Amino acid sequence: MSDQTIPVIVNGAAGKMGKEVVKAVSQAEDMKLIGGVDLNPDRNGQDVGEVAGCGPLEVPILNQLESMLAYATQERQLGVMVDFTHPDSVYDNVRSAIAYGIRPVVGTTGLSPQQLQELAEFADKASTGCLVIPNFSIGMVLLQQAAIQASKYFDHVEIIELHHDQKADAPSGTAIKTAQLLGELGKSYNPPKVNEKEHLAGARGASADEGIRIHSVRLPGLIAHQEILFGSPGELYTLRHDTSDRLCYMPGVLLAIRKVLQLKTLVYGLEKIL
Ligand SMILES: NC(=O)C1=CN([C@@H]2O[C@H](COP(=O)(O)OP(=O)(O)OC[C@H]3O[C@@H](n4cnc5c(N)ncnc54)[C@H](OP(=O)(O)O)[C@@H]3O)[C@@H](O)[C@H]2O)C=CC1
Ligand SMILES: O=C(O)C1=N[C@H](C(=O)O)C[C@H](O)C1
Repeated sequence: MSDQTIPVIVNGAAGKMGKEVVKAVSQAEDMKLIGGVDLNPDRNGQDVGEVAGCGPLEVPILNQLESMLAYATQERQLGVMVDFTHPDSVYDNVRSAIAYGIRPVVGTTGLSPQQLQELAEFADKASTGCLVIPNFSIGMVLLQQAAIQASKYFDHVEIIELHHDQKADAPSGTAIKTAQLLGELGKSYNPPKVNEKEHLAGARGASADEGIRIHSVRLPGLIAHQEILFGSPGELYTLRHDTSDRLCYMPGVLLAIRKVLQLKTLVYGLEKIL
């Protein structure tokens, strides 16, 4: 194996996304999977490839992120931590990785704007690249770009995001990012037409940037889906993205692992590195 291969840790290695990342990284010629991290004590010491279902890779899962980060610093090349864990732990995980000089590629959603700001300052001070990507699929970037075009002509827009029922956070990181992208265009949306009253709290969804509403659906049978509905008198323009397999995120994850090594600050969004 070349000396130039990128050492990669997968945090959340036994999760739905973590397993896909283990498979993708272990097949990438310019990367070297050096470890997985997962909190479940039953997984400690297990082979990360066996857990991911791709056969033994002779790479262990540990329960302790700090031990794995310390191990990664022994590598000759700069290391990367890919994080697909939980909204409650992602902030601390990223801080720890940066403290060890390991570059974070963060797929986990649920970071608050304040947490994101703090992590950006922390990465800046350490001159360490960090990528926070709420959605790694190319199709979603294209959907967002189409929405930016449409928003020049439509003043009314609402977002519906639909996910599997194991999802911990709502609204999705993708829907929040989509609303931010539309909100950055210097206009506000959905001027009120009537004096509206919600008879059931939440009926009109969450209020995001510049008056944009986000509605979250959680059901078994779904993976990850988003609709952006633009309305104007006499017409409705709908943009929709559907995930049918988590494989769709892997090209974006591998790209982010390569790109994060060239950065010295935190960058938020896949569109910024394409
Ligand atoms: N950016 C993107 O493109 C995408 C982002 N996501 C996001 O990624 C995150 C994970 O999603 P998903 O894989 O579906 O979730 P899963 O629940 O399937 O996987 C999360 C894994 O992380 C483990 N875990 C939880 N906390 C920690 C921690 N502190 N340290 C190490 N491991 C931990 C869990 O272990 P245990 O089960 O034992 O608790 C589990 O194995 C979510 O925030 C989701 O929104 C998902 C898909 C795409
Ligand atoms: O939890 C998921 O599954 C997903 N989470 C991300 C989000 O919150 O936007 C990305 C994608 O929607 C899948």
